[in-house]
Amino acid sequence: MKIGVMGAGALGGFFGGRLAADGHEVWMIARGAHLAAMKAQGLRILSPKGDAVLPNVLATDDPAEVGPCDVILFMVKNGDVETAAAAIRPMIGPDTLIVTCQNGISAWERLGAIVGPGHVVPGVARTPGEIAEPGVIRHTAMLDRLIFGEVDGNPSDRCRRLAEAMAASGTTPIVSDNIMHELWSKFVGQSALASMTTLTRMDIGPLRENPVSARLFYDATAEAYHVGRAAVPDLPESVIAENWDFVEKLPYDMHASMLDDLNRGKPLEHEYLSGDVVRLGEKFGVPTPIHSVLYAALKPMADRLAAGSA
Ligand SMILES: NC(=O)C1=CN([C@@H]2O[C@H](COP(=O)(O)OP(=O)(O)OC[C@H]3O[C@@H](n4cnc5c(N)ncnc54)[C@H](OP(=O)(O)O)[C@@H]3O)[C@@H](O)[C@H]2O)C=CC1
Ligand SMILES: CC(C)(CO)C(=O)C(=O)O
Repeated sequence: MKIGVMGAGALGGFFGGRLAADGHEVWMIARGAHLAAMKAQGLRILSPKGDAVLPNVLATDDPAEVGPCDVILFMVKNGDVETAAAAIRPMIGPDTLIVTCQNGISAWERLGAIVGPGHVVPGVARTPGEIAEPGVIRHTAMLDRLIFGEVDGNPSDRCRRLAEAMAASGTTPIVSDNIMHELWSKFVGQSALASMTTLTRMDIGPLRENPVSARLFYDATAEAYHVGRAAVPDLPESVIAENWDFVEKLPYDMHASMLDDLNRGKPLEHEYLSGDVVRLGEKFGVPTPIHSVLYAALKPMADRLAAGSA
């Protein structure tokens, strides 16, 4: 399979690297020091599920060099979705499947508006990772799930083929028949997790073991659920408990990728998490007192980082 990874960072480098190690033609689209390192030394994955060393990877910043792909793993941050979507046009053929992974609920539609909605299959990543240093991806827990599925819920050959290739490469693809529920379910939990860990600059462990912060964390999750329920009326209430269970099982010293972004001086995905909880709450008439505080408290730092001046 010919696979293009737009944004071969924490997630793209991880999933794309596994597929490359399994023999697929995988093109890593990246930039800056990470691209230079991949070109010079290849890619290394450090993972509790097994390390991988790929001394030679196909890496470029020029989608025209890549040409049409069978699959594009679209794995840039939310703030880069529009520019990256425009950039991948040379990689899109009539049958190219493009799978997303962004936290939040809007990336797949914003991408589809630029490349054509028929190419896009929304995805949800439950896979923690980071660029440890240029050319090196650190996968930080046993979780390596990429959940994706057609918007209409029907099975498709294109999703099945990608899932088979990913599973053979050693990661955990899940083809969902209700990807909207998956997207919203993650949004409900991730908006609380990202804002709580980023605002406090603390890992999940101390936040969930202190009863006062745990209460706030849980209530923020429940609040986001009520917004989700207004947008997607059949979103089951079990989403709250499922997300809390997920938080309780995460490693003690883990935090949201948004805190990594803060620590590296990178733009935050804040507007797509608590920001969207607040805006959607206003739209649907659902009160969001907790996310409003989390959002407002993080806003000055998020704006500074977005302007590149933190
Ligand atoms: N990391 C995690 O643990 C998880 C992340 N996610 C979601 O996945 C998405 C991706 O996150 P993550 O993998 O951490 O992101 P990373 O920043 O690690 O990787 C994205 C890479 O894409 C590069 N990039 C962006 N735009 C372009 C472009 N136009 N051309 C070439 N390269 C480009 C970035 O470069 P540069 O650094 O220069 O911007 C960066 O190297 C996010 O939306 C996040 O919410 C979901 C679950 C877990
Ligand atoms: C919590 C985690 C690491 C789980 O996949 C995540 O999705 C993120 O922080 O972006």
